[in-house]
Amino acid sequence: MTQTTHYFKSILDELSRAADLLSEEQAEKLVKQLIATNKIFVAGAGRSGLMGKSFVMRMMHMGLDAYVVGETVTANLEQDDILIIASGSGETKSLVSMAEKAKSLGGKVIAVTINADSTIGKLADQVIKMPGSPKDQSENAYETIQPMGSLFEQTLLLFFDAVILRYMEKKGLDSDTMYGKHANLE
Ligand SMILES: O=C([C@H](O)CO)[C@H](O)[C@H](O)COP(=O)(O)O
Repeated sequence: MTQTTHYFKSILDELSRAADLLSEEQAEKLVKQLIATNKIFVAGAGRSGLMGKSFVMRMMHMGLDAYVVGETVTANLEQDDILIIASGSGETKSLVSMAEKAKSLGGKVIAVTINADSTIGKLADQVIKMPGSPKDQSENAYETIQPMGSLFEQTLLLFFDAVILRYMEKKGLDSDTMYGKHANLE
């Protein structure tokens, strides 16, 4: 086994441990909200934002009215729409302002974060707690061999993909129906 392959397996072990720490109840609540809500917005900065984008893409494939905040073509948030903020630290400044704005418009904020006690966690109507180490690892005891927020960002991607599978199960969707909505001008 090469060193890189060894690292790959260590990352998988970390992700496997992370799965055991996720809350089924919080995940199920999110799926129910996706079913009940009119419009869904997802925001995140940097790599956390990239994971959010991939979630929005799949929601679009499932026929949901979902948007990436900050993209050029995005709808307006209205009363009772949901804003999902993916932030490991829960302290990213632009996202704090966004949470405040969404709440002032009557939206519901869902924070997906490591830190429920963060500014965004406290502003949120609902927190989905992720395990892992935030960008600033100095005050976090969670063990990972990975740098910065990598474990959080990977956990986010897999969590969102698991939520997609649960939604598909509930709605009887499959890959074929979803490919029907996939970009065909690629
Ligand atoms: O891009 C990021 C960085 O590479 C950390 O691993 C972060 O996702 C970005 O800085 C946003 O941070 P959080 O809001 O704390 O997730």
